[in-house]
Amino acid sequence: MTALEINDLGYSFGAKRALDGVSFALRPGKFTALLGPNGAGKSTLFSLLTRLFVSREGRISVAGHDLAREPRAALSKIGVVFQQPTLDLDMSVMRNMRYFAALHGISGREAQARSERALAQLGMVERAGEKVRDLNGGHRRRMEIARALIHEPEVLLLDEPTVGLDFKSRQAIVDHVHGLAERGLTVFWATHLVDEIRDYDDVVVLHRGRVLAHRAAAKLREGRPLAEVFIEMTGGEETR
Ligand SMILES: Nc1ncnc2c1ncn2[C@@H]1O[C@H](COP(=O)(O)OP(=O)(O)OP(=O)(O)O)[C@@H](O)[C@H]1O
Repeated sequence: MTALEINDLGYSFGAKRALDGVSFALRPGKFTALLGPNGAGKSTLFSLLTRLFVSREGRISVAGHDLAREPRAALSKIGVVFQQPTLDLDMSVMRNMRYFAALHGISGREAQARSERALAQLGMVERAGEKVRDLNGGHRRRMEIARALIHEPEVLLLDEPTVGLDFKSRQAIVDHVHGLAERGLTVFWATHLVDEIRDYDDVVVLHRGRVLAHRAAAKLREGRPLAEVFIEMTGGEETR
């Protein structure tokens, strides 16, 4: 069973075709990058995967659950980190975690244990008592990723999670999330930054709402810089 499977998915904003005939399946326990220039349709796809938008065209299945027919079962298997941060700045890291655990019906010792486990996976345990407001941007992002793991999902979706961060913070997050995939989590990471992608990652190239390629990064670039191949495939333009 694949962790996430998308079949013939389409979506339009009025006359604007944002996604068209999108089909692919993620390999379990892999870091898959969704690589596309601005306007390619990455956020639209994430909105459909998280049911912020609903489409009548095509099918999405998460861990064997059809998202349209069994939304609760399917969504319970997904962890999401949106592009825009959604943290309560005046709560401590641990309180944020436990609050989010409660939203998933997890409380008491179980909430504490899961929070500690998730924070440990992102190297954030020693920050547990700090107010989110006092954290730098990179640590806030790591906290959000930890929070998205609290219900132990099978698939972690991240929509351009390193936007606005400096190089070092970006690298730390990229390293941590690759580590999660190495421990068996299926990761789907939207980006337009090729330096976040490693040769052994899978890549889905999205352009003008269509999938242009889906293969291992090493195979996609065939010895050339990935940036060069990406620009060649997409024309290097934004598509808004
Ligand atoms: N609410 C909307 N109304 C009309 N068109 C929209 C709307 N949202 C997105 N679009 C269009 O749909 C297409 C896909 O946009 P989307 O935001 O999904 O791309 P993206 O790959 O996520 O880009 P970015 O990297 O800038 O977030 C673009 O052409 C965009 O202009």
